[in-house]
Amino acid sequence: MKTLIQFISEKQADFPFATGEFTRLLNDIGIAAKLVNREVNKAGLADINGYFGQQNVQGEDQKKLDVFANDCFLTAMRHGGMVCAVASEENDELYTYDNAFSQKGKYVVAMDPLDGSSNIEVNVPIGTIFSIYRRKSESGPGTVEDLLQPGNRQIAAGYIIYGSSTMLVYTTGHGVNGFTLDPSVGLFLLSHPEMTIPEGGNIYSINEANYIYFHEGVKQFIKFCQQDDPATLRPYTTRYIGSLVSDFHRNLIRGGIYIYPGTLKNPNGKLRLLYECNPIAFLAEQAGGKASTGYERILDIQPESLHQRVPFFVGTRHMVEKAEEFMRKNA
Ligand SMILES: O=P(O)(O)OC[C@H]1O[C@](O)(COP(=O)(O)O)[C@@H](O)[C@@H]1O
Ligand SMILES: [Mg+2]
Ligand SMILES: [Mg+2]
Repeated sequence: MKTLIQFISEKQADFPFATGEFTRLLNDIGIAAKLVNREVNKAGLADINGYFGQQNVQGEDQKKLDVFANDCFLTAMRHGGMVCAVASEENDELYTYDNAFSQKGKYVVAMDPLDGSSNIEVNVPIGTIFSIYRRKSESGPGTVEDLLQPGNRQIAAGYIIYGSSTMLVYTTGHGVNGFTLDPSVGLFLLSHPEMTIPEGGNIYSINEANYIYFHEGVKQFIKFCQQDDPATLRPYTTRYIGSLVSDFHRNLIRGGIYIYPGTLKNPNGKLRLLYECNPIAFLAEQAGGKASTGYERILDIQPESLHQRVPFFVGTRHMVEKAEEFMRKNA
């Protein structure tokens, strides 16, 4: 089986001006993922469950594992020297490196170090999400402008899922590939080449507890999913894990749609454009699926701030298009 680094080195041929720096960056991300994986696996034993005692810019109480994961990725990318700035869910401001080595780095990263934090203590799969861009600024510490690029400028995106097995799934705009961590050798091995979202999906994934605040278009799409019509695999079934990475990963393999809509209470929904929606949208499109706000393509949105939220509809193409149809009809 091919290792992650063997695979990337091989794919480097796809990029005429490749210098190996991107390979090193993905390797740095892989190293941090293994460290986080080790803590996640023994979460019940190590003093890593529970709250850290601080709030992040979103007003969420940070979990110890949120902070641990954040430190792991920031440190691994510092040592690698390929990255000059990071936008992280766990840092209010842009994180820049003060060492000259990193300031020469030509990449910037947006990341959700620990996704699905509400599931940490209950042993439900959680993840890490990352999105990589080339910097726009010349040199020195990276800038906010370097991060506020539309998602269609991403050069790579991916996630790590810490579940029954630990996987790293990523794209560089040449399809989607998945690697499973073999703990006995500590290597990510190519286990899911050229992943595509099945067209015949029949899963819808949304937190229906918010139903009364849903937009009429969302309510009508849910009704559509629940109608009896075997010819179109309906009624669909519903699954909601409450970790974006896990809900998306399931739909990537089985087919389906995940929705975190804007509501009457939160018109922009909950999920963050830079380090949740853009990377997952890039993967979805590269796997033959679709991602939108219900109206607009996620990857074409011009970001305005590091932690901005957007409504998110992602998954099997025809299911997202059907949901968009209901949104437009009820706009
Ligand atoms: O509990 P809710 O409102 O359904 O929200 C669940 C969503 O929130 C998230 O946990 C937000 O991500 P974080 O855990 O990284 O803050 C998503 O993973 C998940 O899909
Ligand atoms: Mg998240
Ligand atoms: Mg998070």
